[in-house]
Amino acid sequence: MMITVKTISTDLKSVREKSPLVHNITNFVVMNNTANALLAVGASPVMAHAVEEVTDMVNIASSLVINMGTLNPQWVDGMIAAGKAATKKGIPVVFDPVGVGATPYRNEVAARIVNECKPTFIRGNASEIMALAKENIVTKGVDSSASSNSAIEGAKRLATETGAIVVISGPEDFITDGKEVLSTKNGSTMMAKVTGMGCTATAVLGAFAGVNANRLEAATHAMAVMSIAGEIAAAKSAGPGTLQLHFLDTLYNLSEADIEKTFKA
Ligand SMILES: Nc1ncnc2c1ncn2[C@@H]1O[C@H](COP(=O)(O)OP(=O)(O)O)[C@@H](O)[C@H]1O
Ligand SMILES: Cc1ncsc1CCOP(=O)(O)O
Ligand SMILES: [Mg+2]
Repeated sequence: MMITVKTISTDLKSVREKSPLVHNITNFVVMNNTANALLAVGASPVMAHAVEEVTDMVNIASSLVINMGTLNPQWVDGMIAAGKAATKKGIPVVFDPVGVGATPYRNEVAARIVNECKPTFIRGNASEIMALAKENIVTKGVDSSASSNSAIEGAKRLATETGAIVVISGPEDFITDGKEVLSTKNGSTMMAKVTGMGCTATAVLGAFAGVNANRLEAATHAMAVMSIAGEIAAAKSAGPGTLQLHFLDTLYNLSEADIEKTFKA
C-alpha cells in the first residue's frame, strides 16, 4: 500500500467534511487536550463514560476510543459495555492501553478489553505494545522505555492474534495488520514532552477510522497527520508549553501544501 501526500490530504478533507462523532472514554489527564485536538482536526468529540449511557452514545457515534489511562472499576464497566456495543454495531473501536505492563490491574483490564471488546485498532508506545504482546519488557509508567522498531515483531503477532491493526508510536511510527508494516517518519522529540500526545494520536486515529473503512490506510493517515503537524508546530515552539498551542493551530490550519513540504515518505 502506498501512502502519499494526496491520500493523506484526501482523508483529512473527509474528516473535515464529515466531522465524525468520536466517542471517547479517556483519562482525566488528557480529556481537554483530546477534545480540542479532535475539534482542530475537524472531527466532533464527545466524552461519555457512565455505563448508563455509553451504549446509547455508541449508537450515534462514528467511532469509539477506549483509553485506560486513569482506571477505576466503574469506568471499566463503561469501557466494556461501550466496546461490546460498538463491535456489535460494526463501528471502529480504537484501544489505547496506557501504561499496560506497569501494574497487574492494568494488565488484567487491557486483556479484558482486547478479549471482550475486540478492538479494530490498538495504538500504544513501544513498551505498551511489547507488554500487550507479552514480550519481555520493563515498563516505567506511561512513557516508553523501548525504541519503536524493537516492538515490530510483537506488534505483528498481536495484530495476527487479535485481528486488530496495531500501531506503535515513537520517533518512527509503525502500523501493521500482521502482514504488511507501514511507517511514518515525521514528528519531533518535543512531542514526547507534552502529556497526552499519544492519547491524541489514538483519538485522531478514531476520527480517520470514522471516515475511511480501509483500516490500514486510516491508521497510517492519522499517524502521518499527527507527526507532520507535530513537526511543523515544534519548529515554531520554544518548549512543550507553546508546542501544545501550536500543535492545535497547526492541525486546524494543515493544508495539502504543508503536507507536501513536510511529509517524509
Ligand atoms: N522522538 C520522537 N520523534 C518524532 N516523533 C515522536 C517522537 N516521540 C513521539 N513522537 C510522536 O508523538 C506522538 C505520541 O507518541 P508517543 O510519545 O510514542 O506516545 P505516548 O505518549 O503514548 O507514549 C506520536 O504522534 C509520535 O509519532
Ligand atoms: C500521565 C498519565 N498518567 C495516567 S494517564 C496519563 C496520560 C498519558 O498520556 P500519553 O500516553 O498520551 O502521554
Ligand atoms: Mg500513551
